[in-house]
Amino acid sequence: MESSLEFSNSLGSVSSQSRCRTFKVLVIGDSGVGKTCLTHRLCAGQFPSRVEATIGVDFRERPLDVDGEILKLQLWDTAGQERFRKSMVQHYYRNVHAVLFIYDVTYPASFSGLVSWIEECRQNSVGQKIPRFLVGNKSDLRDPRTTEGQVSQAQAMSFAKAHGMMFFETSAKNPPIKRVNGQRGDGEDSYQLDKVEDIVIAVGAKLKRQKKPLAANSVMYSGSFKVLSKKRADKEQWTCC
Ligand SMILES: Nc1nc2c(ncn2[C@@H]2O[C@H](COP(=O)(O)OP(=O)(O)OP(=O)(O)O)[C@@H](O)[C@H]2O)c(=O)[nH]1
Repeated sequence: MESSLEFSNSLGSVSSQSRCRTFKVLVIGDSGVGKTCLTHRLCAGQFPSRVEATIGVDFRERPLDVDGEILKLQLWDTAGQERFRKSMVQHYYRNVHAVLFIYDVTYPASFSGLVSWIEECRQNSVGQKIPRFLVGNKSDLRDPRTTEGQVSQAQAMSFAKAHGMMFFETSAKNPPIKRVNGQRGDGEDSYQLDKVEDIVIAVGAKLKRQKKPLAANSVMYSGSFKVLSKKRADKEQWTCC
């Protein structure tokens, strides 16, 4: 048996109506950059009222309709603090389908710290073929009067380009809103779209093109998550949604 860890999580139960592809999306970055808040926003559409430092990993799930196919994004919100990661690290990286690298736009050290997260990926065999996304969080805290003590978008864009990442800047707390022209059923000629949603859509679009169906040794159960032995997991390639 390769491993048989069981973690608790806060997800609701998974109904067994239909089967869909599940993708493991790892969320990494320094402690305090907002990984937990962002994954909350991505999955529940809300900024959590209270958060504590993540210990080990938390799981959140986001179903997504991409061109008529329902994909399930399984977001692994990992601890940024070294002392809360320790022996778990190899499990984070196993069978990852996409990685979100998060930094705080008002804390340049968290941007500089990205190189060590990239290195950790490399050490855990997460190659360039795995889609990577760079997300600058806490844009609501940007001070428009100065550039000091902040990570500029130009800087981040050039970093993203150099590392083959797609770049987003947003706020888990007050996400910027963009106006989209178009017709809705209710007759409005324009509507507002949460920019955080763009991240989910971009991840989903990238993953839908992947041939490999899902994380080979991870299966979501009601209220718990198991890292199974490779042998058993190969038989369980599809989950229900
Ligand atoms: N203003 C603002 N505050 C945020 C935002 N996102 C997170 N925060 C705050 O930043 C702090 C840290 O957020 P977390 O989501 O716990 O950070 P984390 O990266 O998960 O931290 P670890 O679990 O230690 O790795 C909390 O006080 C949040 O309320 C944001 O977009 N804007």
